Amino acid sequence: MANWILGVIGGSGLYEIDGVENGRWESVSSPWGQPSDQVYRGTLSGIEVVFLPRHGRGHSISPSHLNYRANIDILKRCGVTDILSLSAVGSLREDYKPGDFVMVDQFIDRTFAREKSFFGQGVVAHVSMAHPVCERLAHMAADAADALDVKVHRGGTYIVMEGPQFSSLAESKLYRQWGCDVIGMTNMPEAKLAREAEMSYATLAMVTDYDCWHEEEDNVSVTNVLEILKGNADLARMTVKNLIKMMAKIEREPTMQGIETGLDFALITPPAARDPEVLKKLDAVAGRVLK
Ligand SMILES: CSC[C@H]1O[C@H](OP(=O)(O)O)[C@H](O)[C@@H]1O
Ligand SMILES: Nc1ncnc2[nH]cnc12
Repeated sequence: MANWILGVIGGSGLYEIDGVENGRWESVSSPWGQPSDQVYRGTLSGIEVVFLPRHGRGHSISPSHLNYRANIDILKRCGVTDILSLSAVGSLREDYKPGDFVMVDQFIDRTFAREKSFFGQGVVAHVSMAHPVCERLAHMAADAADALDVKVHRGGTYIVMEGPQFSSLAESKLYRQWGCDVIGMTNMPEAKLAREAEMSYATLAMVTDYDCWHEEEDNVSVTNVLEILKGNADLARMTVKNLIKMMAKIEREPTMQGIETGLDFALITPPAARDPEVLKKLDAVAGRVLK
């Protein structure tokens, strides 16, 4: 069996995946607190897959209240090597249309009310976020989606807002001026934490609306987001299946980006000064370098 373990974080409208062999919901506990839900684990085409519904199966956790650290920590504990985030986004440009997919390659983090790092007091580390997405995983996922009847845009900057309210018109226009392509509320600090935990991360963003800047289109609402997602959720699930088929054909090698060894250059607190209680919590995400 090829040595990838794919983690899938299902966003709005995506609370389950199908076709998984020996699929079962399992509780995984984390020293970082309560994750969003149990994980659904099993195999697809011989590859292990671990699915986590980001907002919980009943969509009861808002973007600001998600325990991003616990979510990433449990995926690491499950041995996940690569995380594919499936996310609904608003489009900030005319040619990224509702129904289209975007393989995000950059993020702007405008969130302010979330725990963003595993490395706070007691053990400090600074990882590089210059290229926040795993290029290999993003290419593979884009190829997997390309095989389907959906327009796939390769590349896009995703601005992450705090929410839960949608943007004002002035904000939406500002983000367009900044060169942002899509907007959502969840991918940060998720991508930062995946990088700290030395796991590949990529986002398949599903455009559901034109936010509120477009003069001829309705302003975003949950109703129109869900309407588009109803049509797209199956395409997202098929993308996952195609991606897994690709993974099944090749052995996973370490990334050229050095994601699996990112902490080698990041820790600044010397061993003698490290807080033993924090070290215990870091057993999964940083055990490789803190042993
Ligand atoms: C239901 S619309 C707003 C909601 O959808 C997106 O979530 P996700 O990335 O989990 O699909 C967006 O970020 C908001 O949380
Ligand atoms: N316009 C929008 N703003 C923020 N998050 C979203 N998720 C889907 N559409 C969105």
